[in-house]
This record gives sequence, C-alpha cells and structure tokens, in this order.
Amino acid sequence: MNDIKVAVLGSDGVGKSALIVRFLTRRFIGEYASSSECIYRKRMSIDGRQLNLELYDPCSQPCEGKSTLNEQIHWADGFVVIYDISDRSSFLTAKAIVHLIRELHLGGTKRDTDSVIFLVGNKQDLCHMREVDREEGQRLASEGRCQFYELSAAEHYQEVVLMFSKMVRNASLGGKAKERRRRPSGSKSMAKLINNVFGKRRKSV
Ligand SMILES: Nc1nc2c(ncn2[C@@H]2O[C@H](COP(=O)(O)OP(=O)(O)OP(=O)(O)O)[C@@H](O)[C@H]2O)c(=O)[nH]1
Repeated sequence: MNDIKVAVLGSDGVGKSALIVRFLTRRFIGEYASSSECIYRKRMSIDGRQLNLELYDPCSQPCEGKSTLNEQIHWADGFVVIYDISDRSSFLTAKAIVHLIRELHLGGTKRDTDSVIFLVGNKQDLCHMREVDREEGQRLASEGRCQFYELSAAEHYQEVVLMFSKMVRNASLGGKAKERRRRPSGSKSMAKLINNVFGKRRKSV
C-alpha cells in the first residue's frame, strides 16, 4: 500500500487543525487545544487505489523535539499552505512558505512541484473582515505554481474534503511517493528516519 505524506503549514491560528479535523471527522471544532505537533493517519481509496495518508499538523508553540520547517518540507510529498483571509500577516507567512517549498523541491520535476502545493485562504466566512483579496491569493498561487482555494473550515465540508482528496491524488502521482512505490525497501528506512526526526505521537481518526 502506498504512503502519502501531506504537511499542513501556515502561521498560528489560520485554521490548520480546524481544516484537518473537518476533513477527518466532518466536524468543526471551534477551539482545538494542541500543545504538540502530530501526525493524523487515515486510509483512503483514491481512483481504486488504497492509500495510507499521513497528515502532519505542526504545533505553533515551542515543544520538545519540534521539527523545523525545512525538515517538514523534506518529509512531505504534498503541501497545504494555509492563510487566514482576515489576517494579512498570515498571507505574508504563506508566501514565504510557498517560496521555500519551491526552493527546496527544485529537485523534483516541474510537473510534480506544480501540483503538490495547494494554497488555501481559510475563514472565507469572515469576508466582511477580509484583509487579503481573492486576486492576491490567486496571484501568489500562479507565481508559486500552486492550486488555489478559498475555504471556510467553519462552513464548508464538501469543499474541504474535495481539496484534501485532490491533494492526496496529486501527491500520490508526484515524485517522492512514486519513488517509494518503486523501491519498497527504501520506504521502511525512510519511515524510521521520519519517526526519529519527529519522534511524535501519531493519531488515527
Ligand atoms: N470564523 C472562522 N474561524 C475559524 C475557521 N477555521 C478556524 N477558525 C478559528 O480560528 C482559530 C484557530 O484555529 P486552529 O484550527 O486552532 O488554527 P491552527 O492554525 O491550527 O493554530 P495553531 O495550532 O496555533 O497553529 C480557532 O478559534 C478556530 O475556531 C473558519 O473557517 N472560520
């Protein structure tokens, strides 16, 4: 079975956990207290293929064994980079993350990198407090060759599921995931390495 690793990145409070929990449980949880980074696991069937999805949710607080952004980027097959449409500074952080991913992923083919970064403007329900225009998001997405979405973890369910499902499909077709499929013995040692790097709890939902 193929393992797909997706890192959900963005600054504090943009709704990373809310989007992940919405996707995995259908529910929107208003206050999600988390004091450590974690990996959520889910089995999925995409285009008739069974996949093991690992979703990495970083912790914004300093915590023991916390991984660096570079480590997170090297670990993942795909990236969901989130900002809050009502918080301009979160958009600037998202921009920096997109550029860093592109820089560190230059080893992959252009096509792979194109389709495995999704830029998400979350909290679309707060459009009366909007600080980032949709067009700005679209511009950054085309500059960074990302797919672009505006969503609300609070109000959308189907859209959130569609976005994550598409990410998993694209990541499973991308370079690193493909390589693991071709070389199954390599995947074991890679999994070990990741566990050592992150040394974190795993959750199944
Ligand atoms: N209105 C609105 N609030 C949201 C939405 N998504 C998340 N929130 C709220 O934003 C706050 C932060 O959400 P989290 O999911 O904890 O954000 P996070 O990015 O995981 O934050 P850290 O764990 O600090 O990195 C919470 O109060 C959520 O209820 C949304 O779509 N709309």
